[in-house]
Amino acid sequence: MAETLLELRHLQKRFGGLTVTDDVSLDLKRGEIHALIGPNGAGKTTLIHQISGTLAPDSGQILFAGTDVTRLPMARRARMGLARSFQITSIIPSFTTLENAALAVQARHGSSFRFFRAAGAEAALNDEAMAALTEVGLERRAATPAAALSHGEKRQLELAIALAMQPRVLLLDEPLAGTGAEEAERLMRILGGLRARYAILLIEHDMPAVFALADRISVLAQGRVIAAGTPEVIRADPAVRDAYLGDEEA
Ligand SMILES: Nc1ncnc2c1ncn2[C@@H]1O[C@H](COP(=O)(O)OP(=O)(O)OP(=O)(O)O)[C@@H](O)[C@H]1O
Repeated sequence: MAETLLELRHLQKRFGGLTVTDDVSLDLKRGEIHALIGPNGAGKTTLIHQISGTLAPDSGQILFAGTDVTRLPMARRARMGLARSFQITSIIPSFTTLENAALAVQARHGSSFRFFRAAGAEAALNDEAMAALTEVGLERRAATPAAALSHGEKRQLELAIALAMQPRVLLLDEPLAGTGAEEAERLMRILGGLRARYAILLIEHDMPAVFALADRISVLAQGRVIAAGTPEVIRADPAVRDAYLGDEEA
């Protein structure tokens, strides 16, 4: 049985009178892609914020590899191996692809790098950064300024930046957003390749991609999990169709 790396227990979050997370329980195992889908405003992003630590739930628990992290700050969770992919805005355009990844490696090591001699530290940083770029197929773009990358390559770099944190859990908020068909296919291949070594919680609006990639899918509507299971189970669920039809009508 694969190790459960992330477990949400009865999470609850309200904004004034609006319940955006309503008794959400779900888990994520090593080696799986668990997709979180749902109509606009269902509460997917606020859930990711609570898992990564930018937003505190009102009640409920978040366990990472069995440890209660509900009240831990984001940086502590990230160091434990809970990485969120950052949006393209966190990429520094004038830095090369390698330098962008190296910054993330440096952030992970914090002050420990001061004990290395400067040249050795730089080589070690670059080696780790290069390994992250290789995992996402960007190694040949290492010396290219990030500004010159295509949109899809920038999304790959975002992934590399998350991987440079050496995470166990990856929280990905719409990694295919804004990509063309060819770029989306490449990113899907990359995500499929990462599956074995990580546990991936994936928010994605591209339904064909979700159904092709996910091992399990949880469907959120108005803050609640209304269905959870394999893609086959979700596809056949009438409540899921209702939730999406409702959204389209709106
Ligand atoms: N800081 C906030 N204060 C008040 N309401 C908020 C806040 N953040 C989000 N909301 C509301 O919470 C609900 C859930 O929003 P959320 O962004 O999590 O949905 P989502 O499923 O990620 O939607 P989308 O697919 O459009 O990104 C929405 O009704 C939104 O307006």
